[in-house]
Amino acid sequence: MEFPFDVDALFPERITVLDQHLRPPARRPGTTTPARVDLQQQIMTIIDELGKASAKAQNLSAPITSASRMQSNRHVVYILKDSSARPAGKGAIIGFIKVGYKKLFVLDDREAHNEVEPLCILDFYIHESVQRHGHGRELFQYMLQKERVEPHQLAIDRPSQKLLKFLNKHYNLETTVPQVNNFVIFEGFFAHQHRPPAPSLRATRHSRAAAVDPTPAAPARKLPPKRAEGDIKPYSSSDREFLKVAVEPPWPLNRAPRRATPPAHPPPRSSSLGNSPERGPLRPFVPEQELLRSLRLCPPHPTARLLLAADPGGSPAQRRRTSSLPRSEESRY
Ligand SMILES: CC(=O)SCCNC(=O)CCNC(=O)[C@H](O)C(C)(C)COP(=O)(O)OP(=O)(O)OC[C@H]1O[C@@H](n2cnc3c(N)ncnc32)[C@H](O)[C@@H]1OP(=O)(O)O
Repeated sequence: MEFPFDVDALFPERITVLDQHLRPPARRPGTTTPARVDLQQQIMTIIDELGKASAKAQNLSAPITSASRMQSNRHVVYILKDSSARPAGKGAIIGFIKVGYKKLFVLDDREAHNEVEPLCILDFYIHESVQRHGHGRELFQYMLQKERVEPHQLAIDRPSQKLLKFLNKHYNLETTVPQVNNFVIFEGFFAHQHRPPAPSLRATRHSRAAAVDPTPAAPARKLPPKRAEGDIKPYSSSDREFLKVAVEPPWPLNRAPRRATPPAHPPPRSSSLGNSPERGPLRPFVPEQELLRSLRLCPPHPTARLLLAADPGGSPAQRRRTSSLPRSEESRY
């Protein structure tokens, strides 16, 4: 990925680490130093372009990585440059990985809820022209060392199939612990965790939720002391949440009823990867017909009653206004 400015001079090291301040790294001695504000503008351009390319590669409707999102979050981005390719002496960018700590509520293999704050893989992209050349591994490995985490301690925000294969190949991560949110965690995540006593068979989901373990080993960060259950929001926000058009209620209101038999057309899923959520179209959480039925059951407001009396079917224009997205986009959510 090339830019109209000197990427090689901007990023002296092969891998550059940037936080929310997007501070330009110190330049090599002897290189001319443009105004700091210009350098930061160049960094912002690189992050914006990488974010757009990553979104395109993942078929997302909007980038989840941008300079402005970096500035408003405590995320860290690792950028890999290719100094060997110096078209017109300017260097090129190969890709990036974005990570950040997030407070999550994750289920362990006994379906008990755990409040944890693991390092999460939020976005990861290697330019199409050099994928499968080992650059992803180089970047990932560097990030693991810098962040001092083991691969099984990570939570991954809606991994793509390519990323799942990557994790399987390079880090032997295969068996996932099923979750109700968009994050994927792997076997071993809870490995050194202090386990609460097994809940009795009669324990309800409600009482199991109270068995939040305050001292998980996976997160590198210390968690606050155990809170009363009422203080805990039982959902975990993904960085990709803003891509949804519908406002989904928090867990457990968004849970689909458990099926005794598999649905007629289960979503495509790799059998070796368990039941973890998969990147793919986010589906509406209430079937349209069900929503319409429940709306019909609501007693109409007096003004609405007047309008309904005047136009019982509602005008086509009104009906159209309920959906402003093109069909293709609409079907992804
Ligand atoms: C939380 C998230 O960020 S999810 C989004 C992840 N990003 C994407 O899906 C964007 C598109 N893909 C990419 O940018 C890259 O393929 C990455 C970042 C997933 C991996 O980077 P790469 O430099 O290609 O990885 P690297 O060369 O180190 O490892 C290659 C391995 O990754 C996996 N992989 C990479 N590309 C593919 C692919 N097209 N199909 C299947 N597996 C793939 C395979 O396991 C591959 O090994 P193989 O070639 O022996 O089959």
